[in-house]
Amino acid sequence: MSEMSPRWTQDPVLKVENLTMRFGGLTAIDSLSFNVGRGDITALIGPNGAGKTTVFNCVTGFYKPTEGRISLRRGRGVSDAMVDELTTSGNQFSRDGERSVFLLERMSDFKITEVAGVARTFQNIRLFGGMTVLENLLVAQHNRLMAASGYTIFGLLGLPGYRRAAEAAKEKAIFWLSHANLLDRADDPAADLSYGAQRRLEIARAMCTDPVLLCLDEPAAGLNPRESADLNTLIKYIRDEHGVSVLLIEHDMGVVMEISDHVIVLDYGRKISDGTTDAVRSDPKVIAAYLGVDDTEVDEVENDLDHDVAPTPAAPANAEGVRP
Ligand SMILES: Nc1ncnc2c1ncn2[C@@H]1O[C@H](COP(=O)(O)OP(=O)(O)OP(=O)(O)O)[C@@H](O)[C@H]1O
Repeated sequence: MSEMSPRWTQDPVLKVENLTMRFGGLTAIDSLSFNVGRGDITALIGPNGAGKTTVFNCVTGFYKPTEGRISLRRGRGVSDAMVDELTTSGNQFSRDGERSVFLLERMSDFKITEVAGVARTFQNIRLFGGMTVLENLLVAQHNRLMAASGYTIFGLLGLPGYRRAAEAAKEKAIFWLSHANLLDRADDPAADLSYGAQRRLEIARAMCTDPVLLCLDEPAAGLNPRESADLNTLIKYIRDEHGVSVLLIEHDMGVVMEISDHVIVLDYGRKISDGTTDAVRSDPKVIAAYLGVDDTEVDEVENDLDHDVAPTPAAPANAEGVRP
């Protein structure tokens, strides 16, 4: 990727503009703007309470933003003019041949998943624990199956379209089970899986909805190093072989620095850094935020870094990734 024209400026799949989210008197997100490049793994990082989950909740329709525009752009080369036209039209989405734009702040969470193609996982795993691993993946495709049935009993019983859709749903479930390394656990209750396996199952379930953008909320939380390595392999596979763009919140800096193409850093609801992993990990503002020092002390931190860390600028700002 050329340093001069990163994908996130050239061809964003998601553009968040001037996003503000207030809860009563608390401004959790303050006029935040950032892009997610098509086909990139983008990490949203920042200390606890920085606003990462709130951003996710706005993008996926769990919260209605107080202000701001969130455009999802399917197909290469969607112009800002097309997004502006949609904004003034008052509609939720528009299509121009292969290209379409969705204004997510105008859509329900259900439509954001089903129509715009944004899938997510949660900080606290939300699987159907009593259902088998396979059933969890079939349930994820329920809406598509019902549409294929024409929402009628005759459709369910006899329409060839429904039979084909049911077959395709099974194939897709098995495909993602095998790529999540869970095929041998297909018939076990989801609750019996290890924590790491449950995280991979959540991702497999999200992939069964054929997203263009996959949002992962702390996918590496609580994983051991082996599980974390398996997770990295799965996320990179999704980007490399399926061209799906990934937006993730993650505290584990090992994971962030290994798999991300682009990192956005939040602190107190504002963006303090935005760039490649190399640019962000040597940014004094990021180091200061993670160390919990005052803005006025950034120069001091920078000076310290010049003395202490300059010989190895590639060292992560905080290898453990968790604010002290
Ligand atoms: N529904 C809500 N009502 C009131 N305040 C909220 C709500 N959701 C989030 N907040 C507040 O917004 C701020 C940002 O919270 P958020 O959970 O987005 O941060 P975060 O960066 O995801 O933190 P963490 O890393 O701890 O998960 C916090 O001060 C939080 O208390």
